[in-house]
Amino acid sequence: MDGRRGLVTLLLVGWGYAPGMQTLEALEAVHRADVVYVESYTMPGSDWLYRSVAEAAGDGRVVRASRSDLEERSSEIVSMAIDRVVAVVTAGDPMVATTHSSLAAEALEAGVRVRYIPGVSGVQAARGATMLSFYRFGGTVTLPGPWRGVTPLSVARRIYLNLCADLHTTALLDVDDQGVQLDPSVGVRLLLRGDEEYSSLAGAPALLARLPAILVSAGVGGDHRVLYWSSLGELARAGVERGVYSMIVPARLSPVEEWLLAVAAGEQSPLEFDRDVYKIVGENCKKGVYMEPV
Ligand SMILES: C[S@@+](CC[C@H](N)C(=O)[O-])C[C@H]1O[C@@H](n2cnc3c(N)ncnc32)[C@H](O)[C@@H]1O
Repeated sequence: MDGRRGLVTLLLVGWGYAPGMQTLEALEAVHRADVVYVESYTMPGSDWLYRSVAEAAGDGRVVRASRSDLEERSSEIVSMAIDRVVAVVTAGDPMVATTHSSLAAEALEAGVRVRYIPGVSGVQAARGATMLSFYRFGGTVTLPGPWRGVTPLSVARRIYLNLCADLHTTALLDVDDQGVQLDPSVGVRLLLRGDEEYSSLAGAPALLARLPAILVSAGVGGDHRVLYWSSLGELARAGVERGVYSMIVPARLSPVEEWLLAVAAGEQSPLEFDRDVYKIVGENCKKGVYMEPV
């Protein structure tokens, strides 16, 4: 084996989801690297990122990287890491809801050592801000934007499957090529269309519009925004203030969760919602309605 192999390094660095959330490890990685790529395309509203990294690096080693730099031309970055320390910096955590594991796989295959430096994840902070039980989150989905030209049948099914396991669903919201996040109400309207199509194929009534919905935007200094609607149908019709959101479709909430969620949302009373819908979904789960992929 080449003597340098195993020493050369690709660093996948998490820069946190907001300024001020950088770990000492992340700062040290950026100082140590010969070249620093900064990608903003996986995180909406991350215009601050490039400047923050450039200020920390303090010289001209910082380069902006587009999606095609990291996905289509990834071999150029991997080749560079054969004789230099290359850092790829991401807002939030680089391994949460990104495609950077494929860059890591390509580097490992080329004999380049990969180091993962975790960052403060916006997705995890969003879940935390709702105060719902960490153990009750099931598979995560992304609500696609209309620009993808797809109707999200599999997202609807995943929400039902999570409900069958009595688990909450975290739905991330798509980001377009300009780094703009999908409007939550538009995403939910498309989801409900996906539910109509999916449910008719599964031979069951479409029920997602009756489930409650929580929108959450994790902020800084404990200033998180938690908003809830008694139904996804209502959220589809609502206008939502700008922000970077994730959506949570809760399974049946425990009394403690109902109370904590109300506190997190700054509301006087717990979320009102249609409790019967959980019963109907539960009966469908027992009949195996959601088992067949469509
Ligand atoms: C493609 S994912 C990348 C996540 C990132 N790697 C991380 O660790 O947070 C981007 C999505 O995560 C969610 N997200 C990121 N930051 C958030 C925040 N501060 N509050 C709520 N949701 C957030 C949003 O749904 C956003 O569209």
